[in-house]
Amino acid sequence: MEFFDLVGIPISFPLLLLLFLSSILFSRIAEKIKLRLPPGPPRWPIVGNLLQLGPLPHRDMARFSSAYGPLVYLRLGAVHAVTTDDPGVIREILLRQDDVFASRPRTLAAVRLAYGCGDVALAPLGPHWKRMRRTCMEHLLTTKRLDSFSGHRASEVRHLVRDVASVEGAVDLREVLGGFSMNNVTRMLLGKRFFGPELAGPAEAAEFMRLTHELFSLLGMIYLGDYLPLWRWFDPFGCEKKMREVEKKIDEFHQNIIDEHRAAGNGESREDMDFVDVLLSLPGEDGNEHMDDVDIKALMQDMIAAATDTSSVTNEWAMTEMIKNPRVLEKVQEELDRVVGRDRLLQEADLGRLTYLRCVVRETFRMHPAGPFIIPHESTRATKVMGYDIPARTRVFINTHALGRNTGVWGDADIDEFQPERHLLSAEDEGEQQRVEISHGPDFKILPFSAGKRKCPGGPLGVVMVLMALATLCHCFDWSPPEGVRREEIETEEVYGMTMPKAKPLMAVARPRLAPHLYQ
Ligand code: HEM
Repeated sequence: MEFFDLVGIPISFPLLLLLFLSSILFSRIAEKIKLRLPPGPPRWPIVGNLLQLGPLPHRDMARFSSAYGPLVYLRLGAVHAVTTDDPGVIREILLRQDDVFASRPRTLAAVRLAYGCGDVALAPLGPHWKRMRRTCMEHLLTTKRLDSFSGHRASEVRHLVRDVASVEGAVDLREVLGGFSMNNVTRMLLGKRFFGPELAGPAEAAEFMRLTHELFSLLGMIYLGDYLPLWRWFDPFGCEKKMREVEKKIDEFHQNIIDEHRAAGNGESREDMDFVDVLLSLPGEDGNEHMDDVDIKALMQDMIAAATDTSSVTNEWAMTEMIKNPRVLEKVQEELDRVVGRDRLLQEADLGRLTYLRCVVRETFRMHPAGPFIIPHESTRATKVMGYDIPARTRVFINTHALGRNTGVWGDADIDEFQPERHLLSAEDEGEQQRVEISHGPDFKILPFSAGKRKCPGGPLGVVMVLMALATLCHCFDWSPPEGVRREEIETEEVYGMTMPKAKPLMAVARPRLAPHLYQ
C-alpha cells in the first residue's frame, strides 16, 4: 500500500512534480513583486546559483560583478547572498551599516569546529561575541602584551636566518615561512616553539600542523549542506564525519594544553605570561572564579587559525612576486642596506622606516589578499543598499581578490603587474610619504584587515610578522629560482579556501649577502 493511498489522496508523481515546480515559481514571483533585489545571474530552481560556482568561487563572483554591477544578488540554495568588489558598496556595508551587517552565518563548519560558534571570529553578533572580543582586545592583543613578546620574535628571526642558510639547494619557502609564523604564534599562545631544534616534540608538532591544515580546509569549504538542507541527509563525501573527527582531536589537543598549564601551576599573574596563562587567570561570567574551559579553547583556536596562515600565505606571495620581479627585490635590498646597514640583523624598530617594503606588502595584499573573501558577514535584519532590498540573514561575500583587480578602481593597464610604486605615489599625493599604512585607507581600495566592528583585532601584530619575515629574508639573502626554472615560469595560481595560498609551494635558492657571523 502506498503512502498517499494511506492518507486517502489520489496523487501521481507528475502531479506532485507540477505542484512542486509551480510552488517554486509562485514563491519567486512573490519575492520579485515584494522585493527589489540587486541584479544577478539567472538561477535554477532549488539550487539557485550554486552550480555556477566552481573551484575558484571568488573568480566566478568577480565575473558576476563585471556583468551585473557593483552589488550582485545570488541565491545559494535556500540562502540569500550578495557579493561586491566595489569600494563604495564595501564602505556602505562595513561602515555606514556596520550594525546591520556585522553578524556571521552559523555554518555547519563554524558550529562544529569553532565550539558552536562560541569563538570571536565566527560568532554571530551578540553579547557572547562582544565579551569574547573584549577579552581579546583587553587581555591578549594589547600593545603592552604584544611588546612583551618582541624578544621571542627577534629569536624567531635568528632561527629563520639559520634555517634558510642551512639548506643546500632550493629552499621550500612555504615550509620555512609556515614554521616562522607558527612558532611566533605558539610561543605567544602556549609558551613553546613547535618547529626547528629544541622543539615541543616532532610528533606533537606534526600532529599540530596536520590538524591546523585540516581545520583551515574544512572552515574554508563551501559545504553544500549549508545551502541545501537535504544534502545533509546524504553527506555523500563524508564532510560532516570529517568535521566531527577533527573537532574531537582539536578539542583534545587544546584540553591537553590547558591541563599542562594548570598542572604547571600557571594562572597566577606574572610578567612573562603566555596567552593560555592569561586566560586561566581571568574570572568567568556570572561571578564564576575562572573563565570556562570551552571559552578558553575557542579563543586559543582563533588565535592559531587567524594568525598563522594569514601571515605565512602573505609572505609566500610577496616572496613569489619579488623573485619574479628582481627589480623590486633590488629596491627592497637597497632600502634595507640604507636603513639597517650590512653589519647587523634587522630589528622591529626599523620597520616603520621601510617605506618601499611597506608598499610591497600593500601591493601583495592588492593582488593576493590573505583570503579571497573577508570572512562572510550576515545581515541581522532587512535593509536597503544602493536602493536595493537586502533581506534579513543575507550572506555577504566581500570579494577582496576582485577588489584588487577592479579596473574601475585601479585602471585597466597594469592590474596584473606587481608594481609597489603605485602605493608610494598615492601616499605622496596625500602628503604621507613618511609612512605607508598597510591597513585600508579612506578610499577602501585595499582591505587586508577589513573595517568596522568585525575588523581584524590582530592587524598590527600581523603587519609586524609579515614585515619582519620579508625584511629579514631580503636583507640576509639574494634570491633566485631553482636551477633550470626561469623567473617568468614561476606559477602564480591560487587555491581557494579560507586563506588563498599559491597552488604549489614556492621553491627558491638563497645566497647569503651579509657578513658570515650573522648566520651563526
Ligand atoms: C597578515 C595577517 C592577518 C590578516 C591579513 C588578517 C585578516 C583578517 C580579516 C580579513 C578578518 C575578517 C574581518 C571581517 O570579517 O570583517 C580577520 C578577522 C580576525 N582576525 Fe585577522 N588577520 C591577520 C592576522 C591576525 C592575527 C595575528 C590575529 C590574532 C593574533 C588575528 C585575529 C583575528 C580575529 C580574532 C578575527 C575575527 C574578528 C571578529 O570576527 O570579530 N588576525 N583577520
